[in-house]
Amino acid sequence: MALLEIENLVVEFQTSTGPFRAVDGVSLKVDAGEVLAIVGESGSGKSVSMLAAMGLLPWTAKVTADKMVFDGQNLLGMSGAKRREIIGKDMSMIFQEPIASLNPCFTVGFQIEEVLRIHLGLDKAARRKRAIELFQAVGIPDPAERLGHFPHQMSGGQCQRVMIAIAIACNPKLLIADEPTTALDVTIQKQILDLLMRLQTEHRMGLIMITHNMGVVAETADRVIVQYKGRKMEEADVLSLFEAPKSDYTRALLAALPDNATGDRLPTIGELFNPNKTVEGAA
Ligand SMILES: Nc1ncnc2c1ncn2[C@@H]1O[C@H](COP(=O)(O)OP(=O)(O)OP(=O)(O)O)[C@@H](O)[C@H]1O
Repeated sequence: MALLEIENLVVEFQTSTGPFRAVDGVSLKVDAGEVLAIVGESGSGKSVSMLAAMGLLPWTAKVTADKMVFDGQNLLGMSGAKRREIIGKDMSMIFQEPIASLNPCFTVGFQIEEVLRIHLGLDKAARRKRAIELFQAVGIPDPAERLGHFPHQMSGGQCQRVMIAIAIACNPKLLIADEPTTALDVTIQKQILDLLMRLQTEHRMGLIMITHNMGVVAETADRVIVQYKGRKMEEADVLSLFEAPKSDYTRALLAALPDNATGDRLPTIGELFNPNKTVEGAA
């Protein structure tokens, strides 16, 4: 049984100009211990699909699906209270902007200890001990002292480590990482990716890696879903995707990688992919 299984997910936003379909019939599965990458350019509905699974979209979003099951539990029609027991505990998410994702009014120690209090019911001493262990696990130096810092006192990379510590605090079965390195500088990006992959292996977590970066896909994923304008263009294991991409859009994404540049400048995806042409391999 898959850890997360979604069939025919549709997300429509009510906007001032009428309904806007951000996700259009996406299906996916991820197993325990598996790394699934969802790749596609900005606006392709990667984040919205996963926010729908987490139940974190605003009221303006209408979410429908034929199936949305996590760890044997039907997420469709589940009460808010039941969902909040799962979210942040068994299924958690790391967001693109680490500093903006933390609450500026509370110390990072308070924020991680709240998760431990709410989901695991740990007492004060146990929370503190576990928070220190978690900061150590994600490579934050002087963890006991750092717990007393506010987000603005830490760098972007440190804040992302705090977000990761919060996300893994309850040993989730599934971690969704939404462009976890986008806001960080290049040297820190590699460290954060290595950290995520180490934690994923150690805890045998299912991991959904949302990214627009094919390099990240190649380094991390077992399986890949390529999304474009809210639709799934292709799904394949990582080797097949790079060696024999089936859809024109995937070929365009790969051809736009710096390593594949043949002239003075990189071609844009818009130059390489004509959405009006029939797309092979679409699901
Ligand atoms: N609350 C909202 N109301 C209306 N439209 C929205 C809302 N949230 C997202 N969208 C739209 O849904 C589409 C998909 O957005 P989404 O954030 O999932 O893209 P993405 O593929 O994750 O891209 P990025 O990498 O830039 O985050 C976009 O066109 C976005 O503008």
